[in-house]
Amino acid sequence: MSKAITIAQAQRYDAHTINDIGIPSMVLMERAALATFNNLLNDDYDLTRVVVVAATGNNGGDGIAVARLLKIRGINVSIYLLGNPDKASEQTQQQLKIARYYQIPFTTELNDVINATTIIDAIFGVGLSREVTGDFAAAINAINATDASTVAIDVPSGINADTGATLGVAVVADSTTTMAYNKIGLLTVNGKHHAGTVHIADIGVYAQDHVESIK
Ligand SMILES: NC(=O)C1=CN([C@@H]2O[C@H](COP(=O)(O)OP(=O)(O)OC[C@H]3O[C@@H](n4cnc5c(N)ncnc54)[C@H](O)[C@@H]3O)[C@@H](O)[C@H]2O)[C@H](O)CC1
Ligand SMILES: [K+]
Repeated sequence: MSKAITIAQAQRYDAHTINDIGIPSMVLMERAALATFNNLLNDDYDLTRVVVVAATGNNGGDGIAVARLLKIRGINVSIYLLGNPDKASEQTQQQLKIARYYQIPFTTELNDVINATTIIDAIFGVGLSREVTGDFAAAINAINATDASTVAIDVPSGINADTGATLGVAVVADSTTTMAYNKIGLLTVNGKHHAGTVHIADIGVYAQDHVESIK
């Protein structure tokens, strides 16, 4: 059984890697996006019409970077953005700038989400801090109502990564690419149900500054 960590540990390891070791957050974000992208290709999803549903935190930034990687491969991808882009994190603002350079279409039509063949859930990761409501809840309900495949980034949105509890409403994903280590909440019955197959991505963030030897 591989190591599983808490939200606080994930945030501490991220901050240590960025602030003490000096690996820029954008490098970690790019590695997170590449890992998600590679799992998408390896897991053989129908990429005929891909929609990335993103909010404006770094989970959203991961998703917008995945959209760019798909676009460069000539895959039909659009972004359904939740929240106010002016309030986006610094990294996500940067990813939005890059996405605009590659002329990735942004849609505001929930129907585009419903008609996708594969949906990337980049709404909330370990930063989820309260009940999901409003447009966020409507998007998650639309995601769960489709027969599209759903791939979650880091944590299926709406799930508390410590307890596995559903905060109002949560994405039911076919698979989840979670960063660095599994999360203890994804080992619970409800967490497992929402996460689907969990892929753990090595993005250069380690508990003891190195990759523990694979036993
Ligand atoms: N930190 C790093 O170097 C890396 C992080 N990765 C990814 O980043 C997310 C964590 O990002 P963060 O910005 O802390 O939060 P989220 O994107 O998970 O949450 C978004 C944002 O939304 C607000 N919020 C919280 N709960 C709600 C709610 N119920 N309704 C509306 N809005 C809500 C809150 O302001 C949050 O900040 C992590 O999961 C990874 O995906 C990289 O993968 C690696 C490097
Ligand atoms: K997510």
